[in-house]
Amino acid sequence: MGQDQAVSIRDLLRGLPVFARPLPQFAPGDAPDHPDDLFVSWLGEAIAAGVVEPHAMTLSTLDVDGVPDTRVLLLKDVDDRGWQFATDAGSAKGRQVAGRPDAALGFYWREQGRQVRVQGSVSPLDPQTSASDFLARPVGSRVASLASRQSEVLSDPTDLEHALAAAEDAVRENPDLLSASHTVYAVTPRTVEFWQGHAERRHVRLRYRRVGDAWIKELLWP
Ligand SMILES: Cc1cc2nc3c(=O)[nH]c(=O)nc-3n(C[C@H](O)[C@H](O)[C@H](O)COP(=O)(O)O)c2cc1C
Repeated sequence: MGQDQAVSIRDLLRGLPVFARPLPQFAPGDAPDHPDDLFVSWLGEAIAAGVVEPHAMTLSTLDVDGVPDTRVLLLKDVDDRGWQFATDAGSAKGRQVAGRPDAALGFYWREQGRQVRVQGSVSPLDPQTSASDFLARPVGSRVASLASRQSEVLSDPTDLEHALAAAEDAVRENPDLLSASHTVYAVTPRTVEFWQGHAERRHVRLRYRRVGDAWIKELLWP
């Protein structure tokens, strides 16, 4: 790429507006004692504001050499067991969390200029939870999961077609067929940060930090 092209991309990026829209207020003094409660209330506000896919989040993990990796997943549930997502245990992320059970989650709700960040430890939930999550998925998703060798090299696209056709037949024969590797994981948070963007960069940051069984709330400099 030439120098002129690089400069023009820089100018293009610098010219893009940021937070140039009405943004919600966030009064951290009114925040509940538990971060899950604030998350549920922000999620409800995001849905009401028409945020597209507000349950999409980044999941960042580390491989055994400490090399970071990240990708987008769907949040499946939040309860006493943690913030949950579902994936294939044999995938890159599944292998990473098996080797090093630390992770970070990140949400960005651009329509509201809001960000939520979670740090914690990851563990698989019990097989019954994974089984019922799997069976609750639409048939097409179940077929795709059963056929997939997620994150492996696909050297010939016809291999995928054949695997999908075989999985389709198998599900037709046994609609309750389970994937042995479909797994629901829970992130048990150590910190959860709520970030409200502001046009003049007076962003508001509230971090919850777990100390024993309690949550400490602290404001952070923007
Ligand atoms: C909006 C969105 C939602 C996604 N949801 C999931 C999901 O819930 N589970 C999943 O395994 N992959 C999901 N993916 C695909 C992942 O980003 C990723 O490509 C895949 O899980 C393989 O990741 P890995 O190779 O790091 O294991 C989603 C992608 C997008 C863009």
